[in-house]
Amino acid sequence: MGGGKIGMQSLVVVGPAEKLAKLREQAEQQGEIRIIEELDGNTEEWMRIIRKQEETLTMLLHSKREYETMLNSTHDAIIGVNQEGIITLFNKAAERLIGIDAVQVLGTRAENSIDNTRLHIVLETGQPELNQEQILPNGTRIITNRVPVRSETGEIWGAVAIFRDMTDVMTLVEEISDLKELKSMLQAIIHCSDEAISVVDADGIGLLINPAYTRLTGLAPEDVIGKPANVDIFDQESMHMRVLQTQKPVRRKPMKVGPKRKDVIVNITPVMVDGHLRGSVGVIHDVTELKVLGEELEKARQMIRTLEAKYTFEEIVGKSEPMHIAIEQAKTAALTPATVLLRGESGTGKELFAHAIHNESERKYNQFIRVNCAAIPESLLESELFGYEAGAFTGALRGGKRGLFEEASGGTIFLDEIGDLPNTMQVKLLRVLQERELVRVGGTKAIPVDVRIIAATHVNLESAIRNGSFREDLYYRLNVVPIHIPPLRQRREDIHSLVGFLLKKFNAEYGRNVEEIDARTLTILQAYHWPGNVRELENVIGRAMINMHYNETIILPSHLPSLSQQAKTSAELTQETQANAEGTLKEAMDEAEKSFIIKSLAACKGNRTQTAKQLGISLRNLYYKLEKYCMAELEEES
Ligand SMILES: Nc1ncnc2c1ncn2[C@@H]1O[C@H](COP(=O)(O)OP(=O)(O)OP(=O)(O)O)[C@@H](O)[C@H]1O
Repeated sequence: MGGGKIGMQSLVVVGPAEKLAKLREQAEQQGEIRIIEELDGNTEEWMRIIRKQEETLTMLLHSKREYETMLNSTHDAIIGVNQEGIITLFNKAAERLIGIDAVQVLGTRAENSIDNTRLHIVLETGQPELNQEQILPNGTRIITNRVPVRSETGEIWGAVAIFRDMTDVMTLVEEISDLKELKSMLQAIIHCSDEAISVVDADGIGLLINPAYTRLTGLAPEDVIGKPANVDIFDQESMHMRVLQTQKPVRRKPMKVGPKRKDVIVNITPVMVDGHLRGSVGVIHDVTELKVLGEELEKARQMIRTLEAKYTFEEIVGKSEPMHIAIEQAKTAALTPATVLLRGESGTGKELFAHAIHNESERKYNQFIRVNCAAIPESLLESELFGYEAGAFTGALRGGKRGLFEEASGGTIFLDEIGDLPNTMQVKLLRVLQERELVRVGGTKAIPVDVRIIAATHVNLESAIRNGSFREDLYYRLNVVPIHIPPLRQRREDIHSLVGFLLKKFNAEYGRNVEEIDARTLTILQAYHWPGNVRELENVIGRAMINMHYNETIILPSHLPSLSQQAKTSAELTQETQANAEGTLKEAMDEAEKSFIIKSLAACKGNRTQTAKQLGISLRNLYYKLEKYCMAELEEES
């Protein structure tokens, strides 16, 4: 019989004396049990002690369970060895990590059962080995602490290794360093972005802005970060707050921001993480530059289009008196906003004059649009000129379309062949001229128009009025500054300089080197009656150059065979006419009279009373002569 102590606990063992003696011996050898008392045969006392010892045993078992459960449920692997290096502890995590069951290694020497263990070395040295990295044979990367277990007196009782799998940790470390890298990259991107960026948290408190934001809004980080975004740069309800409340993004919202009220496009997106609102990110795109670029592009476009009005007065050849008058009238008209009506036969240069007037006017940097009223089908003319609203007719563009009048806004519209304008269009044009506004096809809204009108016609409008094909009221609206461009046969002295001009032009176009026109050829040209005017002269010279060999440099009569033939006929005719002396004199006198009247009219700026006075004839007589020489339509300059 005997009693003993394990740690702080007492243990009473009852049994046959022999067995007890053996147990005592073992216990004493292991140093675990110390005999503290011996009792005589007092049964009651024995029973009390036994009960007490049973309770203690139960508690011990309980503690052991707790201890085992704890050791087995920890994530860290634990291996313990006793003084002899025998494995006494091998928890579940150790089984998992090393891949060996505890029963296989418990009771064996650690260095025999576990590869690369250093527990026996720790036992030997008594030195702890902390935070040691090690790769297990199965490739698992671990970090381990090996420490000696000492008694209260410092004696080494054993050693313990506690280690854990670092694979997850290393993965986490790698992920964290990736995240750090990503964060630095994002910061760099945000920092050097030209888009103004701002970030707020879920409560609308400013978290981040970039330098572009400061440049655009004038707000420094200290004005924004940590401050509520309840009133923002737009002096309105904060867009960030709206996004946080609705949790819906704001896309492409045009706004004006900053002290300079710059035009911007705002995009704000809520930031959701796992379904939870974490804040919002705003990106503001400054479109001021784009707008300026757009405007410059538009200007460039307009200039290109203006270049379509390619001729200037310098390119109008003609020093003859009637041509000089027409050019001077056109130059004067160019400086006013007045409507110009160019009259003259086909090919006399009406379009050339229209270009030159536009290019001399203050509208020269804006559009010059030519509309050939005779060439556009009547069904299309109205929508082409005045545009149409959406859905005005089948096939109309969805957003409607601006008409040529709107396109020419700020510039000039050249209405060529106005004499061929259909009657219905004449009414509409009259309205534009009177009201300076138009209504698109299918629309109701009056759109103001700021367009200078130059009209041209080869038709005798006065007789068109008489036969009812042209409206008189429109005629008066158009006939503000009428300019009569004389036919070529009335200014034969211009033919030589026109030929020189055309030679240069075609030499450049065809890569030729034709220098002059033979005197006989010029006589033929001057004798011809030129029904097609300068356009016809252009064709004749062009054809002549094609007929010439490359080494020929002078245009001879043989280069214009058809014309030589006609000229001959007309020369013969002239000879015949010359036989009739009366007729020739009359013609010469008429020609002289007409040219004298034109000069006087030009000197008096078209004022008939003054012209009549200067000519010394009655006003009535002047009107008669103007009618006779088809100059009745010439009007006084305004
Ligand atoms: N005075 C001029 N100097 C140089 N070229 C001229 C002159 N007059 C006309 N031309 C040229 O003659 C051609 C016909 O001129 P333009 O088209 O201006 O005539 P138009 O009177 O408008 O003819 P249409 O009535 O048939 O439209 C053009 O190539 C033009 O450049």
